[in-house]
Amino acid sequence: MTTQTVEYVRYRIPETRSAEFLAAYTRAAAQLAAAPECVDYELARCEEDFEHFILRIVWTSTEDHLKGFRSSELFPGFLAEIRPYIENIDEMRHYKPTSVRGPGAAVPTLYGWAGGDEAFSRLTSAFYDKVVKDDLLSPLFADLAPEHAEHVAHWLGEVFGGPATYSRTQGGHAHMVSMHAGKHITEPQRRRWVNLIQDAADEAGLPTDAEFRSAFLAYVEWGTRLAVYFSGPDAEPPAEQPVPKWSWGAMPPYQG
Ligand code: HEM
Repeated sequence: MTTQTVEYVRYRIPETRSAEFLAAYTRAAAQLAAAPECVDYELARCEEDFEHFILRIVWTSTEDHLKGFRSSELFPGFLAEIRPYIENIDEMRHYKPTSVRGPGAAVPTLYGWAGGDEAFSRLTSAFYDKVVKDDLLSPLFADLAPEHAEHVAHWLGEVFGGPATYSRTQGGHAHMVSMHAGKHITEPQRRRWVNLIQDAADEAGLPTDAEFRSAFLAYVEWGTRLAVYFSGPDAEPPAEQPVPKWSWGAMPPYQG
């Protein structure tokens, strides 16, 4: 379970003081932005009742907030800004996030953007057609099972936000990673894998927009580097972890 904690501070600020309150918090936010104990923060104002504000701060842990930030050299500057409003606080407490959390559907998944199961099947089928003819990769895949391409399509679909077909039918992250054990994948082989899957993405008609392709490639870089590590002699056995979920990263989908 995460050690992160969410602090909520609820304020009731008379309308006449709201402008100076917001200005004070704008200055105080500089101390939060500089604090290594602070993950992120947001001050929201109630739409139905303008006098209500809620400050939400995610801290790396409650202890980091109380013992770290409050003893740090940033705290006096923060406190000086917000001290005039302490008497307006209705609630100030830490909350532990539960497992009930997740994204909504406002932003499409990479899986959906790519075209779903059919797109990933086209991708891996084009990819392994190339792999078996490739001078560097074909020796690794000499005993390629006919269902391999489909399994990798299910894996990729799940990583990019589609149904959990790989986990349900094959196993979780540890199972997938263990398929690379002892293969001694070299850096030139990894690079070739990266190049061929991009060629296959073109051939299979996956979207070519900058946002999709940069997120796709980010996962491919990450995944292939893990495959190299877990195929090598120094690999620790993989821990049982959930299948990674890849999202858009810094650039959300362009919906013009
Ligand atoms: C993002 C990167 C990668 C992904 C998502 C991936 C995915 C997978 C999956 C899902 C399997 C298991 C298939 C099954 O359950 O039947 C597998 C096996 C395998 N992968 Fe990867 N892989 C990646 C990188 C690599 C790289 C870089 C290489 C080599 C250059 C490689 C070589 C292999 C081999 C040789 C197997 C075993 C095939 C067999 O004998 O059935 N993989 N991979």
